[in-house]
Amino acid sequence: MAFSYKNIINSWCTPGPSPSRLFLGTQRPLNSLKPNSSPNPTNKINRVQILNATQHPSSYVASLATFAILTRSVANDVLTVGKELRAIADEFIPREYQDYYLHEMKKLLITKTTEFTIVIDEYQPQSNSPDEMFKAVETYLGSKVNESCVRKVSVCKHKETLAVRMNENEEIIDEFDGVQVKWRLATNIETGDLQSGSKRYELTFHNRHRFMILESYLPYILDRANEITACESGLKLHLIDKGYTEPKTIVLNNPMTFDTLAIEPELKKTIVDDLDSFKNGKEYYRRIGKVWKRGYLIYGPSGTGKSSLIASMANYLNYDIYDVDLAEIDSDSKLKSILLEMPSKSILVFEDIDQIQNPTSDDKPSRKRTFARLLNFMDGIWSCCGEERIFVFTTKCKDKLDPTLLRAGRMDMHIQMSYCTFSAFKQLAFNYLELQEHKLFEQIEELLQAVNATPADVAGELMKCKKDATASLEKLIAYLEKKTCL
Ligand SMILES: Nc1ncnc2c1ncn2[C@@H]1O[C@H](COP(=O)(O)OP(=O)(O)OP(=O)(O)O)[C@@H](O)[C@H]1O
Repeated sequence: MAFSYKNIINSWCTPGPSPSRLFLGTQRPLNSLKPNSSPNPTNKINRVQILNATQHPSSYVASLATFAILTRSVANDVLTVGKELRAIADEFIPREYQDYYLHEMKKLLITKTTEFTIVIDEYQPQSNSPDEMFKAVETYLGSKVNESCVRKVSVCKHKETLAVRMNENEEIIDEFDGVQVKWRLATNIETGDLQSGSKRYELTFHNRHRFMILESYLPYILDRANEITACESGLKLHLIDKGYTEPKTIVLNNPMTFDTLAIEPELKKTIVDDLDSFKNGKEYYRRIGKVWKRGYLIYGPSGTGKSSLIASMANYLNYDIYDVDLAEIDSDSKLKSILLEMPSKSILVFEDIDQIQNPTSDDKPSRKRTFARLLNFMDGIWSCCGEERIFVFTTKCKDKLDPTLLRAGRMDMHIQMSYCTFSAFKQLAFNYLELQEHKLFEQIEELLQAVNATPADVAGELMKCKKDATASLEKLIAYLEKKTCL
């Protein structure tokens, strides 16, 4: 081949095998974080490293901001490289070829970096715990691959739950804000830095979207992963109201359990035993020919812990709660479809049932009909659809309820939630102040016998001075003494 500057320039500009890459999360001091690009135009990798983000995902977001700045500096670097190319051209390239050289080099800088890849490794060097960003990506992509037919379902190392994950070397196309990105899962990466058998996600997208990816897409993945994790692990509360087409679902975040619920210990034991025998009663219900369901009526004044008891039941049984607002369900067909769609292992809650049963004159007459249909459902032919379901009705005034609702089979157990007793107070003092004994307890016991204070009232007082137990108890005493004067 004849000597030609054009040939030499073309050979410099032949695209290389690797796209530009960013490595997320390596452990280098912050002041050493700078793009590793070289003025040499044949350098094919812009390797930018950032400080390892700490364990919490939010710090990742902060790091990503740093990251974006660093990435911008890569772009600035390209300008610097442009100036250096001009200097090289002036020095080494004959004037008539300089424009061609610069044109080809510009093309190279633009076209060779059209693809940008972010690499997210499972482990950072010298770290035994999996990387937070890696875990978030794994969770997020797991939710994306569910529709595909052949899928590996594995016990996820980090979460100890069954989880659907990408297959090795599989690629997934995702779209965010109209931008397409490609994810690839690489395994057994041959890098001295990485632990053997560890995994790596590679995120590839068009170079021009990298700021958006760093500033919006990756933080979005962290948020989504948090949501997915909460949904996977948490109990759910489904709210069913007027516009019912599908229940609104939120994660049940009520930490109340039978350990923290402040009620008389004998009552607690009775309820827990009853739930146990229900949960383990599949064979029993089958043998006696009864539908596997149970109805509880929980009654008592406001603030005595009716909702807290329902949350404790859900947490204990690991059942989802369906909170049905009967007042808003104005047609029989709606009620039927709601009740038929309830899955097993669910608690259906109908609050303040007395208000449904005894509508005021302003209420629609259809409400009374809805209530009658509900009763029929509970022991009629409809009740045979679905099993392992618990019905909970609450009321502040048991006396106002129609006795037909209370009969056995509809309400298997009546639970009275009472004003705060001394033993309930001790539970609250332990919950809120970590106190088991105190010299002021005796005085509080006497006061609780003399006045009606709900556990909610007592809890409210105990929370006022969380850091000073004695001051908290004194506030409670002052509150109770004030009540005795009323
Ligand atoms: N028995 C209890 N044990 C522990 N905490 C309680 C108890 N009762 C009430 N509390 C506290 O008071 C708050 C309100 O109680 P909760 O909503 O369970 O009462 P409720 O009887 O359902 O009231 P309402 O009838 O007004 O809905 C709870 O979030 C909890 O912090």
